[in-house]
Amino acid sequence: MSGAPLDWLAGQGKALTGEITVPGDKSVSHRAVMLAAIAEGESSVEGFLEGEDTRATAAIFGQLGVRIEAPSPSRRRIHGVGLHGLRAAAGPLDCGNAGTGMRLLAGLLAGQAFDSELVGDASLSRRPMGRVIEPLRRMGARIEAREGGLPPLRILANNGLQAIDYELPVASAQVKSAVLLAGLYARGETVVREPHPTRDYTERMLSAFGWPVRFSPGLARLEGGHRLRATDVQVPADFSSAAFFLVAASLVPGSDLLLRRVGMNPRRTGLLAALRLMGADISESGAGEQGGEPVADLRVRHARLRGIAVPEALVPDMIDEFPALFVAAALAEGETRVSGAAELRVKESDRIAVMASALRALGADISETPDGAHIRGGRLAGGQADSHGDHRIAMSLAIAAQLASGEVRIGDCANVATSFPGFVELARSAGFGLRAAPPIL
Ligand SMILES: O=C(O)C1=C[C@@H](OP(=O)(O)O)[C@@H](O)[C@H](O)C1
Ligand SMILES: C=C(OP(=O)(O)O)C(=O)O
Repeated sequence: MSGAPLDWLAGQGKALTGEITVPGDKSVSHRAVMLAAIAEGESSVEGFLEGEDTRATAAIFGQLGVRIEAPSPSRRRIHGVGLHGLRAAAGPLDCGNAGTGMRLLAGLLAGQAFDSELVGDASLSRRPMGRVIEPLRRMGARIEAREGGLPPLRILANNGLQAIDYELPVASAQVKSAVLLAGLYARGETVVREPHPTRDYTERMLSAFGWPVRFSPGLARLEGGHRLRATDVQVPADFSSAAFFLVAASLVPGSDLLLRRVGMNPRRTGLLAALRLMGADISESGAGEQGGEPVADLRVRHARLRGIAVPEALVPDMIDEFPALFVAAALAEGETRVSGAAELRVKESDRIAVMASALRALGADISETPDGAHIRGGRLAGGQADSHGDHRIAMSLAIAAQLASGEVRIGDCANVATSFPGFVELARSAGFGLRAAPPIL
């Protein structure tokens, strides 16, 4: 999806200053398209993330017979077809790099009266889908996968799912959401119980589209047989994209950067708590609401960071922010310990192994554990580090490079377009030293 290989050259940036606004939230954008597509009437989405992951989800609903217009960048007008109005696609549905896309769609398509096939890129094709297949089968879905529960997924026509009461074995908003979306098509009450509360966008958005859902942290319940009514969705700026700037401005001396209107759902802001424990200077102002989500302006100033033991209770609330946290830790004073984060090994890459080897290539002192890492802060040198085609790793290494003593060549960065289109330009405007590398011939 992301086209030709792209490396970055990064380093020697300036202090990060001024004001920036990061693009729309990826989790919210996926869900807005999905729910608007099966709602009755016309919905509009403002602040839609123009990333490859979320555009892939929109394209899939086009294949399933939903008319989606893009009147201007970051806007969509979606002509919902109702709960039973989707029709079979002529070919496979390509989720690209998106675990969120594939897992949520598996739930939504499990209740349709036609067959579908979900495929993904090389990274997504290695990610575990058994975690959604298992509860969906219990609901009566017929799903075929490759050996080990790997994509592609063939989801066979179904004319009647049965609700379940399901306790998630791992804290995963994607699995919870897949079960809830299947629950829309099921007889009876679907209940999902979580070992630790995860992001609740599916629950909140179902309510906004008029579906009765009862939810509290760690628990969600809904009954099948209702209707979704079109609504307008305003997508807040993605905290996970803001995270790179929170870490970079904390680390680069002289920085004083304002991030505008950042989504502050408490199930997403664990990194803020972790950075504050490390001594970061981040203040919030202008707290408000956008599309039913809390938002705030975040001002971040350079501070000396200290190593910490990251509280395990924060892990699900900062699950996508660990690559950036590893960089903060590698440049902090003392040791940082991460545990309870084995999920990092099944993201777009094995984020523990890939970050450990990339930071080690720049001189960091870091050892892996099965569910985390021990990182002893120090200095970083220039050199070469590979992102393994993982967007969050590429952007995190770009931060590390700002503090390295020499330039860093970061391999395989095209995938940044999946979640953060325009990252290079925005980062440069804030003060990053960052550019595309000339290809090696
Ligand atoms: O529900 C979502 O939108 C997401 C949930 C998380 O995944 P898991 O459910 O696998 O933890 C997160 O890592 C992903 O980027 C987005
Ligand atoms: C894990 C991520 O996304 P997904 O699971 O949707 O691929 C991410 O964006 O860091």
